[in-house]
Amino acid sequence: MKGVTRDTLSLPAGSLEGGSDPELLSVAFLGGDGFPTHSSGRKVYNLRANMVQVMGSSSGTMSTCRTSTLVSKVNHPHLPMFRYEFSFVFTFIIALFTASLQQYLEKAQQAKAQREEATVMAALHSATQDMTNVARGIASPAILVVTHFPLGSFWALPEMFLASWIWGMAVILCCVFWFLLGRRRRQQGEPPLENGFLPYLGCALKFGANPLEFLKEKQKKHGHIFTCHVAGKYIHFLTDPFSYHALMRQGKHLDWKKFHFATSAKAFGHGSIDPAEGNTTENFHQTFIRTLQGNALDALIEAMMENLQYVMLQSRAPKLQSNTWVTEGLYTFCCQVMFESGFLTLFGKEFNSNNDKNLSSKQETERAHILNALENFKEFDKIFPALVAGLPIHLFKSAHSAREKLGEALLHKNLLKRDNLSELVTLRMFLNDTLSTFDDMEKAKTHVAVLWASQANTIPATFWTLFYLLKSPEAMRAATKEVQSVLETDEESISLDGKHISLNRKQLDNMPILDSIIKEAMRLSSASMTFRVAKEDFTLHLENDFYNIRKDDIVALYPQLLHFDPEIYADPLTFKYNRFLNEKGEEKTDFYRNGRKLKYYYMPFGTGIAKCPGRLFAVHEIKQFLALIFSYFEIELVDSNVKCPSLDQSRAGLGILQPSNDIDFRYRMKCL
Ligand code: HEM
Repeated sequence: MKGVTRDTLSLPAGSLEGGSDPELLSVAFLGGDGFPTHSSGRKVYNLRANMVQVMGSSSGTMSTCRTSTLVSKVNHPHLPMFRYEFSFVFTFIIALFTASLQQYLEKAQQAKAQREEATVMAALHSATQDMTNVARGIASPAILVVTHFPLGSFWALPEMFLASWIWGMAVILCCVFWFLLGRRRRQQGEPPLENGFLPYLGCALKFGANPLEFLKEKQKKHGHIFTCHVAGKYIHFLTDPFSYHALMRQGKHLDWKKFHFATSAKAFGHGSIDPAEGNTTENFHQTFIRTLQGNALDALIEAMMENLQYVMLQSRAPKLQSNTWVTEGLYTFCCQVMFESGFLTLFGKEFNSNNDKNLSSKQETERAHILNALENFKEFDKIFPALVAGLPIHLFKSAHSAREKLGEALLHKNLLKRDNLSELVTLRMFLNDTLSTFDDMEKAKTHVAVLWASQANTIPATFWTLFYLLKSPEAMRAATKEVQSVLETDEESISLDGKHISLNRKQLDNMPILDSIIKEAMRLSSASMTFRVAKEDFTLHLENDFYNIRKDDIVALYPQLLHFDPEIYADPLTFKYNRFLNEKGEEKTDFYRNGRKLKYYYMPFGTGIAKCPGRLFAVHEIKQFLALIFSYFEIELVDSNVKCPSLDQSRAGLGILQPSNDIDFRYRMKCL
């Protein structure tokens, strides 16, 4: 679906899966019993950052080798089979081989330093043993994976040592060929080129490990534009914010849809939504603008206000009784409240009438269904970066099943049983039925894409906003005061007698302090990326230079560079709640670099034609969430000195980053 996936797509290639432990990397080649097996008994698993472990179970030996090349994040508990991922295996082999060589040299050097001939011999002998183990460890899964051929008997032969070396040499030869013939060469007029050392992956692993640091380093080396080879693609990064405008102006040479279409189909599993391919004639971008902005936004805000209060108060009533503190993870809380309310707002409610006698039991069933959908959403979302990087979903069994279940819940026949569907979903159902040739499941999957787009960034953005507020008493005071004053001006009384607070769009628009707080929280946590694909060879004219770009290359912006630029934002890593307010307390729009006013200084929602169509709704939802929290609850961190969690980089390029760990907080109802 056009752009339902972000056009802020990172290519964290090698970033096979996100997860809770940012350090843990796990890659394996599975046999039928769930562990990597081979008749030689080799097993390969558990890669930690910068570390590769190769374990030979039959001999009981284990060698652990350092490598700086394998730095991707793979946190999946179930180790998938990469039988068809030749490129990955190829890289893996090289990494292991490099690692073993490095270890060999280190050991030899150590021994030499001691100047003891005997030790040298012993060290070399032991290192040779290690290399043998490594090489065998490499070759076994490689053969298993690439050929899927039962070569067990071969490995049982004493010649296995020799065979491992033959494999190693073959790999090295391939690398040499690739190095000589397969690498792209920079041509005249093209930006400086970074090919990276790995065939196919290029700089992907380094980029995926920490895009911001990687890009800063390359910017220092090459200047404001350079090309990186990342997972088979050539990406021209523009790092000078004064050039962003030039990129937007040259839209006729650049395509922003193709990439979205392909990625959406890949990640969500529907057929191509590119009208050129004939499955549908829907203009998705128009549908989104029409149903998420303008008059449609008022209805969304109204529904969200009601649903947030239902989820925060009614559905949590058992927890909130007796005025005692409830302790929870802040991310878990934001996730549940925003997902449940957002789901109800877009996809309506299951039950029909408020007078229904069994209303409360129906509400409970409905709630269970939505929480179940949330679990499926989380399971699927975990591997989203891997899908964007191009891995097939079949490698991730539980995520695949989660996506299918989400699809089933959003089948048209099920949606038709729900009340208060949003205009967005109603129109999309109509257009699916009239303009597309999709089957029922494919139609449902286009709704899964909408669900993902509406939640995946909003949840972490809500978390960061509330977290920074809890850490900054000054910001909390200013925000609470602003909300109170808007509610008082409109004589809105806060009570628990079932009458809900209502804040309409106009009231919410009149909250510049909350606006500034949300912007600042997103500036600190957003790592979106804007992509455009070259439709043909053309010359990219920037402010003072021009560069030749080849057809199918990607031109990309990485706004986090801008958001963390100390020239634009003084003390960029510090949360300043009033950073986006001017002296009059209104929205600040003048930001400077090198004394020049910037047009582009804040871009968590992307920019240009493909800018997020849901951005207004997103900011309103977060404001509503905060206004209700301030109105109904007392809230504090369990440990007021808790450190700010780090950003989980596995999602870099895809939007707002999640925290790498949850933070405990407590809340209780105010005595109203
Ligand atoms: C804090 C929350 C959000 C952030 C940071 C965010 C960010 C983004 C970004 C960066 C893009 C890609 C823009 C580009 O290509 O330049 C995007 C696209 C999109 N977003 Fe959001 N978004 C958020 C919330 C929402 C919500 C709440 C909705 C819907 C209810 C939504 C719906 C969409 C859709 C449908 C697209 C694809 C648009 C297209 O390509 O036609 N987003 N979003």
